[in-house]
Amino acid sequence: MRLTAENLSARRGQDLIFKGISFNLGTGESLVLTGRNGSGKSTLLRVVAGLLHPETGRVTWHSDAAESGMRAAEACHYLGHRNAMKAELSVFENLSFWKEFLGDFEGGQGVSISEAAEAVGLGDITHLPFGYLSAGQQRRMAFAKLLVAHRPVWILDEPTAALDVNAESVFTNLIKAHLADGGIVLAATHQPLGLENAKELPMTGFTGVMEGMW
Ligand SMILES: Nc1ncnc2c1ncn2[C@@H]1O[C@H](COP(=O)(O)OP(=O)(O)OP(=O)(O)O)[C@@H](O)[C@H]1O
Repeated sequence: MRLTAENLSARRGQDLIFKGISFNLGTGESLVLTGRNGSGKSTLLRVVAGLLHPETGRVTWHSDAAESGMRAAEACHYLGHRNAMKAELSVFENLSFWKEFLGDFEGGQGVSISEAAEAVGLGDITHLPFGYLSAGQQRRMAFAKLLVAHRPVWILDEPTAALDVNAESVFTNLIKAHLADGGIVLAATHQPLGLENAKELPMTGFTGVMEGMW
């Protein structure tokens, strides 16, 4: 399995945010995006997840089962800054929705709702409305979404924001387990995630610079 980005550039409004970004990630590999606020980390993650069109370049997914040069987005889970859960629905209902909506990608199977909640340390509160949970508990449950449906690629934007030390290590262990299972991880973070063998992509950004100037 391989995730390939070739010569990506992206625009937000009139500004080109980055250009010429290429990378190749294989089974068990991770790439951590670093850089100051506004340098384009979230923009790049959204391009890879298929939520934004790149200005140039493409992101493709290769595996024995995939058609050649398949769009990578279908192989990706995306955990953005927001948790993508309905406050008035219970945790169980939210996770059930995502499990059914996403389904499993080839080559793996998601775990049950209760197993996913247990894995993030919150097995006993799935009956509560999502909106009742603390900020850190909400983030943990958003992470549980990654576990209920199988996707080989995890795209994580500041996954450990609002988390206590225990949750950080829970997330790190879940990410390591995903990599050990042959998954791929692409993460933007200001805090080290504790992934020993991660590659780093420092983002410098072209924020505020018009295309004609560079
Ligand atoms: N819709 C938009 N229109 C114009 N500019 C935008 C738009 N969305 C984002 N930007 C700009 O794009 C740049 C990159 O933003 P992005 O969110 O990718 O940065 P980031 O590196 O993830 O930052 P942070 O570390 O603060 O999360 C920023 O300067 C931002 O103001």
